[in-house]
Amino acid sequence: MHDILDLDRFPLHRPNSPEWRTLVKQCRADLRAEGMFNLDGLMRPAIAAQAVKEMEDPFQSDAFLHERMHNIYFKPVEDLPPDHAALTTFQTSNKTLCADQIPGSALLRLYEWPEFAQFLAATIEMPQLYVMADPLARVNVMSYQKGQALNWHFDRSEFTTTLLLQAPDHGGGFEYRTDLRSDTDPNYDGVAKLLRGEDPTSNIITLTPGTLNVFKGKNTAHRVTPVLGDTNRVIAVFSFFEQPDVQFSESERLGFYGRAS
Ligand SMILES: O=C(O)CCC(=O)C(=O)O
Ligand SMILES: [Fe+2]
Repeated sequence: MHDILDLDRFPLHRPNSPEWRTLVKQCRADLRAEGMFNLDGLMRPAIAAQAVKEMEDPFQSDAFLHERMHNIYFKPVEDLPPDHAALTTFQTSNKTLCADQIPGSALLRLYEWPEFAQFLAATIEMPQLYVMADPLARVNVMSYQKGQALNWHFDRSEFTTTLLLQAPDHGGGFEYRTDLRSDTDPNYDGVAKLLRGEDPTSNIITLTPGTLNVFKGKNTAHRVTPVLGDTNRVIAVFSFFEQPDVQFSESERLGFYGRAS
C-alpha cells in the first residue's frame, strides 16, 4: 500500500501501534467537534491523478448519467404532506462509475485492504466495519462537470467515506450540516429551514486531491454545489456497513445507477 498511500504520515498499516492510536484519537476528536475528519493527502496525488486518467474512457463510454429531481430523502415520506417544505425537490446531475467498471483500480485495492476498514471502524468507535456485497455500490466514482451538482440528501450508511481524486477550478464545494436530524428525531422543521437557505450552521469546504473525508452521512444533510470551470470534480465514495453482506435493493440500484446488475 506504500505505493498508493502516504503511510509515513498515516500509519494505517500498523494497527494498534502508538502512532496509529494517536491518529485514531485525533480523528475521533475531529468527529466529535466537527462531525467530520479529513486525512489530507492520504492517497498520493500522483496516484489520484493516474486513477482519473485511467477512468477517462469509462466515464465517456460506460458511466451512468445520474440526473434527476429528488428530495433530501430520495423518496416520499409517509408522515409528511407532499407540499411540506422539508420535501422540496432539487436537481442532481453527475456521472457515476460503479465498482464493476473499475476492476484492478487503486481504489478497489484500497477498499478491499482489511486495514482500511479496521482503521475506519476505530475512528467511528464501532467494533467492526464490513465491505458491501453489492457489486455496484461498494465503490462509486462520481464526476461532476461544469454546472453539475449533487443536491441535498442524507446517506443510507451511518458514516460516509470519500476520497477526492481531482478538484474543480471553482465551485464543487462540499456543504454539510452536522446532526440535522437524529435516529429518533427527524427534525422536519430544521430540514425545511436548511432547504430555505436559512440555517447559519451549515459549513462549506473544498477538498484537495488525495484527501480522505469521513463524515456522519446518515444524519448530516449534505450536498455538492455546482462545479464552475472546465476541470471536472472527480471523487470516489467507499461504502462500509456494520453488518456483512449488505446490498442495495433493485430499485435503489436503478435509481442511482440506471441498472440492477
Ligand atoms: O461528492 C461528495 O463530496 C459527496 C458524495 C456524497 O455525498 C454521496 O455520494 O453520497
Ligand atoms: Fe452523500
